[in-house]
Amino acid sequence: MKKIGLLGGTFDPPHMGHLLIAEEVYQQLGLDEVWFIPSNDPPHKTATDTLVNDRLEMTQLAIDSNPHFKVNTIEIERSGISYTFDTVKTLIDEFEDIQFYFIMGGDMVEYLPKWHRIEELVEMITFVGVKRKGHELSSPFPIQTIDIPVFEVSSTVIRERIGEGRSARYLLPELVESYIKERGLYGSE
Ligand SMILES: Nc1ncnc2c1ncn2[C@@H]1O[C@H](COP(=O)(O)OP(=O)(O)OP(=O)(O)O)[C@@H](O)[C@H]1O
Ligand SMILES: O=C(O)c1ccc[n+]([C@@H]2O[C@H](COP(=O)([O-])O)[C@@H](O)[C@H]2O)c1
Repeated sequence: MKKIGLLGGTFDPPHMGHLLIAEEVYQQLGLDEVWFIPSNDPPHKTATDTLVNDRLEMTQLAIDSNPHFKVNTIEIERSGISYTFDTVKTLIDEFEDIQFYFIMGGDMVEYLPKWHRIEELVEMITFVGVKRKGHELSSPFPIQTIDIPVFEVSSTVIRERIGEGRSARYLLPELVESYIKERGLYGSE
């Protein structure tokens, strides 16, 4: 059976933290691939100003140089609110020969009790939690935890820095940084 990691995210923008956790979990669990799934409308956040196509394009650029990373557009194609339950249900129905692992940072681990249909979802997929500064990895739900070198970067910090005209170099892939400048995202010139 193939083993595939899923990294769902808003990716507004994608950054080195996302790539680092995907690579670490890929290595440590011996996964075949990691699929990055940009959400259409994230369930727990107010709508982002960034166009979904820009988030998708940036995610594609971010994973460009890594042959075992893929982008999956299932949530964008489904449109509406991107509940993970719906995504996982569709994927496991479609790919019966794949074992899926849903990767997430500590902030999402803490939020798990509020996820849509979480009681059913935990029976359907293995959750893999990784440390994020300021968040606990303990959960009332069964999750597997993986030790990673903690790198506390966030999309919020990157949006703020770019908006203030400060450098975000080395916090995100160069191709994504160039795309942000070309498109004038987050108040960049
Ligand atoms: N630096 C990081 N370390 C560990 N996990 C991370 C890190 N950044 C993001 N993640 C995880 O990646 C997934 C997608 O995150 P998301 O796209 O919301 O990025 P974010 O940096 O948390 O964004 P924002 O600051 O806009 O909330 C989530 O499970 C999140 O916990
Ligand atoms: O399904 C839910 O109720 C749910 C609630 C919160 C987060 N998620 C998913 O968790 C992933 C990370 O979320 P985010 O907003 O930090 O990018 C992303 O795939 C979200 O759709 C899912």
